[in-house]
Amino acid sequence: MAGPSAPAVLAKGMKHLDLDGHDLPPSPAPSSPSNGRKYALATELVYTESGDQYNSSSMPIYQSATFKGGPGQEYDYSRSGNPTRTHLERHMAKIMNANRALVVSSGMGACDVITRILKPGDEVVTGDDLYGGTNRLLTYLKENGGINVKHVDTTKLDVVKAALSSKTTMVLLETPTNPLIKIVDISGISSAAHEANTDCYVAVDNTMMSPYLQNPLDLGADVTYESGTKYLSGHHDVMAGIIGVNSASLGDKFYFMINSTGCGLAPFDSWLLLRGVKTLAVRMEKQQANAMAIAEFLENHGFKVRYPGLKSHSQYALHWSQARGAGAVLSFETGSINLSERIVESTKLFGISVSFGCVNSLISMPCRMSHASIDPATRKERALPEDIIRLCVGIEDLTDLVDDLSQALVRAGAVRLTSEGFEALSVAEGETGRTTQVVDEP
Ligand SMILES: Cc1ncc(COP(=O)(O)O)c(C=O)c1O
Ligand SMILES: N[C@@H](CCSC[C@H](N)C(=O)O)C(=O)O
Repeated sequence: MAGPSAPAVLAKGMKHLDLDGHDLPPSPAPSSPSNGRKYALATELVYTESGDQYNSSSMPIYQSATFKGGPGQEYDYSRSGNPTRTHLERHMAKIMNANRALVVSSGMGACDVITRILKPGDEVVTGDDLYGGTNRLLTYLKENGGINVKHVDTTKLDVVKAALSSKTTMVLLETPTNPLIKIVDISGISSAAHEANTDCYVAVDNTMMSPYLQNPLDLGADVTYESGTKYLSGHHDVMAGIIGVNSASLGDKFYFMINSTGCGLAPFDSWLLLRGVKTLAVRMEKQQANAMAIAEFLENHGFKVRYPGLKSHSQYALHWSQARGAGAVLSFETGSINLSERIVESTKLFGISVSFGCVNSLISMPCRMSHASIDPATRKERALPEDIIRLCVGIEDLTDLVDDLSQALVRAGAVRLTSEGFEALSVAEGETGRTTQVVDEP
């Protein structure tokens, strides 16, 4: 009798290996091969199977508003559902560790869908450092929708606990926050919120991390959402928003809103997002390696830098207990609005632009740009430094980026030349470690 074939022998010895590849699951099914080992995220991101009749390698764009046929068919009208969008949603559910994902026309569209389940009299507890657009929508709901919105310091669990009550129907968090890069304890706050009200939904805006670095649903949140305009697509060529949930009833509620209001992502944009997300791992790895080097460069030259990759970040341990990386957004202060303006205007590779998560490096002054919709009095009340500069680091060559930033700091007059190179003016003036004291020149 012939002995076992070589592959059979191998298979016996290495049960964890899917030697013939037949166990590969179709994306978007949960991709745990039968050998029990789940694929790493970098693999999951790239692996999809369109199920297309011609075996197309890339999911086709079903650029069609309507689908012929009678009642009972899977698709009838693209507002209600479209095969390209469905494929993206199922792929994203896998990536987000969610039972269901829904994709809409922008990150704010996602936030709108989520907050539409609130009713007059409901209470929302949220942070005091939030993306300007989120703050704007919550302010609208407070002023026009009868929703009681409480902004508290979500970095302090006891402060959040004190704000929670049986009337709290939603807790809306960002971590790291935009633009102050504060870290929020997703697990601690989720437990406290559910204890205060078992029906309370904890929603986490995961835009600053992406599912590659953080999975809020695994940490106890009920909803994770993010702007697909940022890291997920990565090229600033599409607007998108994505929502992930584990609860089927919550997923149905959100789907109802999306179908009712018509904010589902269009077929071509769904295709663009699907294409972009495949390179998320390589982009993010390169972007955050560059960001880390730039954060160290600025800190070593005496600037007060906010970045969770730096050990000097006061919530470094908390961040790394819930995330797998630091992302590519950092902010720093100069002590002067005029100085910050001159720096921002003096870079070339760091383009002046809102947004982040793009392959290109960007520079901005949040108080003038992304967070300008928060009125100056509120910005002051929430200690948002007017001089703060936000950097979103891309995939360019690191030396080129450091050179670009160095020449901008020198040209702007933000540094003093020393025998070893240069140091921030604030260091020269003995102001290290200060919380921003904005000095406005006349
Ligand atoms: C943290 C955060 N959440 C949500 C959004 C909204 O996303 P979008 O611009 O795709 O509507 C943005 C930026 O716009 C953001 O920075
Ligand atoms: N004019 C826009 C500003 C978009 S900011 C985009 C992004 N979230 C960021 O933080 O840079 C608006 O008013 O919403």
